[in-house]
This record gives sequence, structure tokens and C-alpha cells, in this order.
Amino acid sequence: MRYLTAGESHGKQLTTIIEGLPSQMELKAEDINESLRRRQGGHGRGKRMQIEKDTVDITSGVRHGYTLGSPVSLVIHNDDFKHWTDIMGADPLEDGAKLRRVVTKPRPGHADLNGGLKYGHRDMRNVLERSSARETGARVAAGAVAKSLLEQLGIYVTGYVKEIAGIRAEEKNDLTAKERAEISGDSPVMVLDSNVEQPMMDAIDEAKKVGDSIGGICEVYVEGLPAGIGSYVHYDRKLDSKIAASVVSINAFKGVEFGIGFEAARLNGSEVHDEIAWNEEDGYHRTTNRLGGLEGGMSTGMPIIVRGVMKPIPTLMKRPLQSVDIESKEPFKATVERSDACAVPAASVVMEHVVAFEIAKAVTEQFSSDRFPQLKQAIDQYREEIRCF
Ligand SMILES: Cc1cc2nc3c(=O)[nH]c(=O)nc-3n(C[C@H](O)[C@H](O)[C@H](O)COP(=O)(O)O)c2cc1C
Ligand SMILES: C=C(O[C@@H]1CC(C(=O)O)=C[C@@H](OP(=O)(O)O)[C@H]1O)C(=O)O
Repeated sequence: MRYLTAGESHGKQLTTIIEGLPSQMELKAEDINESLRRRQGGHGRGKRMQIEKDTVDITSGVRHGYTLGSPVSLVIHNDDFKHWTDIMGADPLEDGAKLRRVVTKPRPGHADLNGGLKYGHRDMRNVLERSSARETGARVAAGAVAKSLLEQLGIYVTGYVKEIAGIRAEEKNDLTAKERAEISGDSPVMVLDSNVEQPMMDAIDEAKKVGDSIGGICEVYVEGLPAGIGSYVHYDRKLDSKIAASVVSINAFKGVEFGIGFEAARLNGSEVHDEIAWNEEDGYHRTTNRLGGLEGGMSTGMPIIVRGVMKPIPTLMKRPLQSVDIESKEPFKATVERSDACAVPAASVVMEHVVAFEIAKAVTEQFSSDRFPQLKQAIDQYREEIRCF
């Protein structure tokens, strides 16, 4: 399974093509729309999210609610396009017409300058339109399809906010993915202690007031994945490396850790590893899950726990960062149009979906997956095999 996305932030639409989905799998636009709605939300989002009402149009690969095994294409229209039609137009400009809103002041923290240098764009709108995190809408659509596939196989993926600007959600490790999903609900902040959500929102409001931005940490929890998914035999088949790549591919994500993560550097081996136990009902299992459900590039059967860190948004409304105009070479403050003050809650939804896609990809690679009923049978059989191993 793989997917491609296309589309500019203020262009006509975002497009996702997913290839390699099994046939005969139930797929409903409502499931994708629910994910898209969640991604648009969260405290701290800017004015753009009031314009967009993301919903998906399934334009191929599905008939009467079931996949065909052919590529599935998904379209999300940009409602903001109507305000940008002449700026984003595909046709050549009329003689003498001037392009408006040309970007010659690259914004630090964005792809603007590096992308301009690489592709030779002196109007860096050509870079920012594609490098914008608007594209994560298309990725969430792909991830929602993956989540639907996984849920039909008894595998659940949930994302939530762990920390914003140093304010941490309370740890609670005995919750199931379903309980986590219920708690995170509409607001993806995992509020186990209501004393946490308000300070997080206050911190976001304060950042907004002073025109600054704040970042945070998102966590994704995967439950129901049997042991042995992924592989140790080659670097590019290791499940942890694929998950890590998907997380740091999210705009503004700067790091990733599994289980106790970087804390492992400060502990002894006896405090880090997960000992193996066995009983008749569950087969092999671990008495702890410090390594976040991954060993040797494969799942251990324990929940996968992965965290990603998001830097504060680089566009600062009242404190624009220093830059240089590429035409005059004069110092200038970075171009500011509008911006989110904090997108960590939205990013937790993105992270949930990109991780879900990697898990679905690994599962469909490992088992016969041309037809969904065959895949389900194969994974159920494997679950039984490893229980009795
Ligand atoms: C959901 C989401 C929303 C974002 N919104 C904004 C925004 O409004 N303004 C902004 O400057 N950056 C925003 N970003 C961050 C930029 O997209 C990101 O910093 C940029 O693409 C550069 O990528 P890099 O930080 O990974 O190098 C957002 C990121 C995500 C994931
Ligand atoms: C459009 C989305 O996020 C955008 C991501 C983004 C950026 O620079 O990454 C900048 C902002 O775009 P605009 O300049 O149009 O307001 C955000 O709104 C979205 O998440 O759907």
C-alpha cells in the first residue's frame, strides 16, 4: 500500500491517491470526514480554519461502499480558493498583468528560502503553497482509510496531545485505545485531569495575545497489533524506522521517541527492557512496555507508544522573524499573512493518521491482501498461530 498527495494550500483542491488497498473492504466517506473534522479543530487555530469545512469526495476505487482493489482517489476542495483564483490560476497571465502577492521575503522556519534556491523560484509563493501543512489534510484522508482497514482487523490507533508549552497531560497507562479515543474525543487533548486542559488553553491564548507561538508533544497509541509485524532482516523493513519517518515527515515535527524514549539514556538496562512471560490465554506477553511495543524492527504485541515533538509555529503575528528580501537584499521582517498560534492539537490528529497508514501498510505487506476477507482470515490465523507457538 502506498499513497501520493497533490495540491497547493490555496489551490483548487487536495488530492490523495491510495494504491494497494484490498478489494471488498467497507469504506464510508463519513469515516474520512470525521477525521478531517478533527484535524481542523483544536484551540489555537487561525482564521483559515473558519473558512474551510473539509469533506472528502471519493472519486474512484469504491463502489456502493466497498473498495474495488483499484486506486482510491480522494478529493478535498479548498473553500479559500475562491479568494485566490487569480493568484493561483494555471493559465498564463494576460499581457502586462502583474502577479499579486509575490513572496520575496522568505520566512525563517519554513521551506521558502531552501525551496526557492533549489527550484529557482524567485516568487517563493511557488514553494510555500506546497510546503504548507494544508497538505496534512490529504494525508489525514489517507490515514482515515488506513484506520478504517485496521479497525476492521481489530487494531486501533489513537492520537492525543501529551504536552503543550511544558504543560503535561497526566500519565495513565492502563487505558485501552478505545478509552483513549473517548477521552480525546472532539478535543484531541488527552485530558485525564481537567486541571490540565485550561492551563494549556491559557498558554495558547497568551501566546496569541503577544503574537508568539508555542509547540508541544503528541502521542500515538496503537492497540491490537500482533507481535512480529515489520521485520529485522533489512533496514527499510523495520517498522520503527517507518513509523519514525512518518512522524518527522509532519510539518514542524522535530523528533520522535518510542516508549520511555530518550529517558533510556539515563537508566540502567534492568530498568529499560521488557521481560517475557507466557500464559495459556494470551501466549507470550511482556510484564512492562517500556520500549513502546517495538523490538528488532517488529511489534512485540504490546501497544505501540510513539511520541513526536512539534516546534512552535514559525510565523509570528506580532514578532515576525528577521529575513532578507531576495530582490533588494535588504533586511526585512518575514511576510505574515495569517497564522495558527498553536497547531499541536491538530497535529496530534495528523500524527495518528500517518502512523495508522504505516501500520496498515506493514500489515498488508505481511499478509495476503488482495481481498479484505482473505486478509482478515490470514491475520486471525496468524494471531492463533503465535498464541500457540
Ligand atoms: C497542522 C499544522 C498547522 C500548521 N499551521 C501553521 C501556520 O498557521 N503557520 C505557520 O507558520 N506554520 C504552520 N505550521 C508549520 C509549518 O507548516 C512548518 O513549520 C513548515 O512547513 C516547515 O516545516 P519544518 O518545520 O518541518 O521544517 C503548521 C504545521 C502543522 C502540522
Ligand atoms: C490550511 C491549513 O493550515 C495552514 C498551514 C500553514 C502552514 O504554513 O503550514 C499556514 C496557514 O495557512 P494560511 O496561510 O492559508 O492561513 C494554516 O492555516 C490546514 O491545516 O488545513
